Amino acid sequence: MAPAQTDRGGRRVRLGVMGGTFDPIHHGHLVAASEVASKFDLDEVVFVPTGEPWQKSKRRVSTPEHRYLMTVIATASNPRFTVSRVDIDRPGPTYTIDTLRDLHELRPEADLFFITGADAMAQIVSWKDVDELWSLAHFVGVTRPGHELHDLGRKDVSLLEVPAMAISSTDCRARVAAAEPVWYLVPDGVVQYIAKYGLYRGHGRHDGAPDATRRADGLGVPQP
Ligand SMILES: Nc1ncnc2c1ncn2[C@@H]1O[C@H](COP(=O)(O)OP(=O)(O)OP(=O)(O)O)[C@@H](O)[C@H]1O
Ligand SMILES: O=C(O)c1ccc[n+]([C@@H]2O[C@H](COP(=O)([O-])O)[C@@H](O)[C@H]2O)c1
Repeated sequence: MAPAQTDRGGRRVRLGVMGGTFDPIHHGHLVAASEVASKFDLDEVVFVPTGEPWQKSKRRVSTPEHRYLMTVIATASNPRFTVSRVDIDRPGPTYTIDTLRDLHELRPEADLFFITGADAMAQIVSWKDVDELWSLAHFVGVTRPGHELHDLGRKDVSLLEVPAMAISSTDCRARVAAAEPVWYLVPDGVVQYIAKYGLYRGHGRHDGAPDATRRADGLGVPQP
């Protein structure tokens, strides 16, 4: 993550937090973050790739480094978007309670706005230490095609309608596995990164088996 910014005009920095597995990051994530940044007058949005997404433990998930690098590539052109390693550098399952505590420590000058899509919002009651979460950030639930955005009836949660992007990482992975294009669903650099490292090619054919996305020896670059 970028070094702490000074606040403008003496007010506290307004820092959006976009957490996700980002396997791969797609334009649905980027539009949601951009829209919340605009509507909530955020100074910055930090994207936080998960380390071990415990609620996705039954799925194959690409290495944290691949997901981190794709997130860096996807956000590089926006001066207000940054990426944090707090979740991927913390051992063990990823919990938002830890994410928010770490970010408070790193960015004491900032008020946090945690951005979450309608599907994740619907699951939030199952998250670790949910009762404590509300004191650490303001939560912004955004609309997502195919999911109903529920009003939790809390004053520390806002709901926002964002431009509908019917894109999911699941669909992107399936398209790559079927040799279908993901151009314009994910940023160009991410299309090229996926091709360069051969990500998702085996998905759907031998789900659960080890492949290049799961190598323990670093980036999982296919060996010659
Ligand atoms: N198209 C979208 N529109 C709005 N929010 C989205 C969209 N896609 C994902 N999000 C939100 O972004 C966050 C991170 O999502 P995640 O990385 O799990 O992507 P995903 O597309 O849901 O992945 P998968 O299909 O693998 O479950 C979640 O809060 C999710 O609700
Ligand atoms: O804290 C938890 O228990 C928890 C459980 C599931 C998901 N989350 C967070 O929700 C965000 C979106 O997660 P995901 O799995 O939909 O990519 C990401 O920041 C996760 O760390 C958090």
